[in-house]
Formats: sequence, structure tokens, C-alpha cells
Amino acid sequence: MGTASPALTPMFPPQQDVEESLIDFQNVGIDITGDEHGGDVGVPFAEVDVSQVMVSVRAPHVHAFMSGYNAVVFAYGQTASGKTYTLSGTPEEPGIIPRALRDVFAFIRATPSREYLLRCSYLEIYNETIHDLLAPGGGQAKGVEIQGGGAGGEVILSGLREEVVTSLASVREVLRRGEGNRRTASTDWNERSSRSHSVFRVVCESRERGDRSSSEEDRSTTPTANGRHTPGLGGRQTPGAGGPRLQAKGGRSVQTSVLVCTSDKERTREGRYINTSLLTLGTVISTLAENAAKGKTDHIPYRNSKLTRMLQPSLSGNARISVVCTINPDASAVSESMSTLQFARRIKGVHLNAQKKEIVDTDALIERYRKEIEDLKRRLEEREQEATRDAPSVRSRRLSAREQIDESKAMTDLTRALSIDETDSHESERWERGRFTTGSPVKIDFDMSPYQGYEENLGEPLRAVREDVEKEWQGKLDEKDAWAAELVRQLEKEKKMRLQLEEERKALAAFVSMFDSLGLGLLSAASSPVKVMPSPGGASAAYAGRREANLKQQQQVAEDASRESSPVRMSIDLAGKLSAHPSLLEQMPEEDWNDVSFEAEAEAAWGGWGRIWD
Ligand SMILES: Nc1ncnc2c1ncn2[C@@H]1O[C@H](COP(=O)(O)OP(=O)(O)OP(=O)(O)O)[C@@H](O)[C@H]1O
Repeated sequence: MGTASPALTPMFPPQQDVEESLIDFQNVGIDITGDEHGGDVGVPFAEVDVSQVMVSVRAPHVHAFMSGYNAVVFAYGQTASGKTYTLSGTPEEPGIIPRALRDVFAFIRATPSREYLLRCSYLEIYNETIHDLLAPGGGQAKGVEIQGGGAGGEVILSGLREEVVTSLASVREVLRRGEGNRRTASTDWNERSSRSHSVFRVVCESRERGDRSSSEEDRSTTPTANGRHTPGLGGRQTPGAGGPRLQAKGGRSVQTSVLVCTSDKERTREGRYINTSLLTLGTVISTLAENAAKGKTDHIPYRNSKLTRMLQPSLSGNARISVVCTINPDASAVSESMSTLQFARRIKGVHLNAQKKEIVDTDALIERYRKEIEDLKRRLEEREQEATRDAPSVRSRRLSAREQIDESKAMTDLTRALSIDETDSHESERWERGRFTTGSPVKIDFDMSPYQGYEENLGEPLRAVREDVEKEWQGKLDEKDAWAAELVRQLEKEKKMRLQLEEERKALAAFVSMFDSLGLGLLSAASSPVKVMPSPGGASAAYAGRREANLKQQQQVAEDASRESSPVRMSIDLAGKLSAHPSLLEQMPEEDWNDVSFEAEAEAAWGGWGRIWD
């Protein structure tokens, strides 16, 4: 294994296939419903505030991890304060890792819509060397290298063994083996000064459930170094090592996330435990917190240690992070406890912005669309054949697919052109929606593809329907034009009458004015209460005779006009009355004539003047 290409290291039993190792709600083992120690799965998936690092004694990130977010649980504290106990626990009292994995399987069982691939790795860092605790030879094995991780990129741990787990039992076995290798290695560490960090990683890949039989067909044929076929390898690296990958296929994207549980440990050559582990991680955390608080972009020394480099994507924000601070209650450990609490306070200031990662299989999407198009073509041909067989009489009138598309387009243009009639908003709305039912019994749906229209109106050629629609709307258009012409005609008539009225008024005003200037403004009449003044010459008598004749003629005209519903009627009456009482006419301001409406004129004429007349 040591010489194999890291990315292709065979982690997978040769006879197994990833597709057979997928876990879904159906094949999750029943041992997750509770463990032999009385643990209760309960409802572990409560949402939490994700805007800050959460420092606590419990880790609620399983739900986030299973939903596609990276999650880190970091146990921090002086030696013998309970980090290992907290993370791994004992067979009697399982720690965070086995409990988290139990929740992972509970989540899978509660999520029937997806299928999952889980891979575990377990490593230890000491003397700035990464040891693979699951590799043959355990903690003695070396060769794991960190790649990537810069500029927000993913970290690749090349050469790290990843083991596919399909049940809680297999996770326990992995943990047990890793812990065993760790103890073996630590014997050697006691001989020298060392700083160590243990890191347990779980990579979760998931995708929507598909048809297992089609999955068989689509299975990738990318061979690995040992000749096996590893689905989805395809040159794409997911975070982590060289384990098998779940493939995005059939348009189903793959969601990838990593759960990291880690703890650190410091020891000196003399066997005394010191707290220098705060140095690198503490510096990184301090800088991150200060940058976040003061809006600065100071350099963050991730590369000063393997641990910080490995955790770089998570620490730089792309993870949900929980820090478990463990404290030794002994009085002699007060200074270390204070140091631990200061670390806790600092890391609380780090801001996070975890993002989901999805790999979308664009090739698969294109392939799916291509298949859909082919399927549509095939169905169209079948329909055409059926129609030709069943209804030969309409064969000659049937349109080709291309013609139907043109027809459909022409119909859409036509409806847009005709939908200018705003008098029927309801109909306009229906045109807007692209859906309209004509007066004819055939329903036209412009959303339908030409193929659908062809299928549904098989017995009714589309052309005939179009002619119906055209005819109906042309009729409406003609009606509208006729109505507009009538309106213009009426307006012209009104204008003419108004001009005529104005001319009559002016003539009468001039006439009255002339008589006033001759001293004949107040005329005698038998019924008039106004006293008639004597006038020079025979003008008064001449006017009285002419007035008598005019009055009769105007009364006749007024009677004729009263039979019409036109403003002329009012103006003629008015003129007649004005001629009888000319001096009052000049008392009306000019603007009143211009402003008054026809209705007001009528009121004035029949009300005001009428009373005087009577
Ligand atoms: N909450 C606890 N309840 C009972 N026993 C505990 C508890 N926490 C720790 N212990 C015990 O204390 C001892 C030290 O704990 P542990 O090994 O977990 O410390 P550690 O922080 O991992 O130490 P180191 O840094 O040296 O690895 C172990 O024997 C463990 O079983």
C-alpha cells in the first residue's frame, strides 16, 4: 500500500462494490435505535444558531453534517482532563464519536429519499508527522500528506486510508482498531518530547435515491490501480483520501461533507504535561477572532502546524464548529484551566459561514435531456402512425411537426395583436395567460407543445380553428371601428351646434346693444311689469311690430327644437328669450358662456329665463 498512488489506494474489499455499500433507510441496522448502554437516539436534529462557534459539552452538528455541511467537534483541554473520554468514551459509556455515528445512521433511516456512502479515517499527528491509525502497522505507518487547502480549497489527505462503513458495528470496529494502534504508538512517544493530535474523520456522500436497476446500468467503468471498478472516481477528488466515491449520475447531484472529531495532547520528554498546544492553534484562533472583530485581514498561520493546515477550510469558516473544553477539577490544574477557558473565549469570537458542497453531474443532465428529446420524437412518430391508420380521410390535412410549430407561433402572434381590446379585461387576462377558450367547442391551449395540440385536436384540424378565432376577433374589431366613427360624428355635430349658438348669442348681443344705444332698451309689453319709456320717432313702433313677428317665428322654431335632444334646442330658446329681454343679456359675463355646460345652460334657460319669460 505504501507505494500505491494515494488516490487509488485500495480501501475497499475487492469483492464489494460501492453501489452495494450504499446505506439507505431500508438497510440501516436496528442497533441504532438505542445501544446496549441505554443511550437514546431521541431527536438529535435540532437547528442551532450557526453564526458563531459553539462551545459546549455536547455536539449537535450531526444534522448539519448529514445535510451537507462540514462539521468539526474539537475537544480541548489539558491532559487527563477527559478529551478521549469525551470523544471516544468507553464500551460502557460511548463518547461523542460513537453517539454521533449512531445519530448518522438514525438520520439515514429517517431519510428515505436519499442514499449514502460513508467513509471513515483515523489519524494521529505527532512531531508534525501524520500517522494513519487504520493502516496495516497502525500508528507506525507514515506517508500521509496534506495537499491543497489554500484559498478556500479543500484539503486532500493523500495516502490516508478510508474505510467504508455500512453499520454502527463497523464504525465501532474502526474505532477499536484505531484506538489500539494509538496506544501502541504512544508507548514510543513517551520516549521523546511530542505533541499529538488525534483526528477521526467521516466523509458523507449522498444523492437522491434512484432506481437501483438503472444504477447497475450506469455504473462507472473507471478502473482503479488494482483493477477494480470504483464508481464515480472520474478524476474528481472529494475531500479526504483515496476511498471510493459516490457518482453524480442521472442528473442526481452528490452532496459531500466531512465530520471531524479531534483532540490534542502535549507531553514533554520528562513526562510533564505542558500547555504549549495553545501556541499554533491558539495563534490561528486569535487571529481569526481579531480579524472578524476588527474587520482585518491579517495573515493566519495555518501552515505552521499540520493540525491547523488540516483544519484550515473548517477554521476559515466553512464548517459548523463545536469546541468541547475539558477541565481538570484538581486545584493544582487551575492555571491550565484558566488557559483553557481563555482559549474558549477566543474561539467564540470566530465567525463562520459554512456552505454546502454539491457535485452536479452535467454530463448526466445533458444525457437525460437527450434521452427525453429522443423519447418525444419517438412518441410523435407513433402518434402519427396511429393517426394515419385510424383516420385516413384527414391524412392530407394533417400538418407536419414543423408546420405545427409555425402554426402555433402564428397563432401566438395573432392573439397578441388582437389582445388590444381593453374593454374586456377578463378576456385580456386570459390572453395574457396564453390560454383562451373560443366560442367554438374546441379548446385551444397555447401552452401546449405542437405535439400535444396535434394529439388532442387530432380530429379537428388546427387551421379551421384558427379561422374561427380570426373571424370572431375580426368581427369585434369591425364593431369597434364603427363605434369610433359614430363617436367622431357625434362630436363634430356637438361642435357645430356650439359654434352656431355662439354666433346667435353675438348677433343678439349686438342687436340689443344697438337698441340700448337708441334708448329702446326697456320695451313695453302688455304683460311686462316694466314701465315702457317714450321713445323718439317711430322706431319703437317699428321694433314692436318686427318683434311681434320674430317672436312668433322663434316660438315656432323653439317648439320644433324641443323635439330634438340637442343643445341647439336650448340655445334657440335662449335666443328667443334674450330678444325679449335684451338688457339682461349684457349682465352675463362672457366667461360664463364659455364655461357653462350644456346641462347648466339648459337649467339656466328653462329655469331662470323661463321664469322671467312666464
Ligand atoms: N467525565 C468523566 N467521567 C469519568 N471518568 C472520566 C471523565 N473524564 C475523564 N475520565 C477519566 O479520566 C482519565 C483521563 O481521561 P482522558 O484519557 O479522556 O483524558 P485526556 O484529556 O484524553 O488525556 P490525554 O490528553 O493525556 O490523552 C481516563 O481514565 C478517563 O476514563
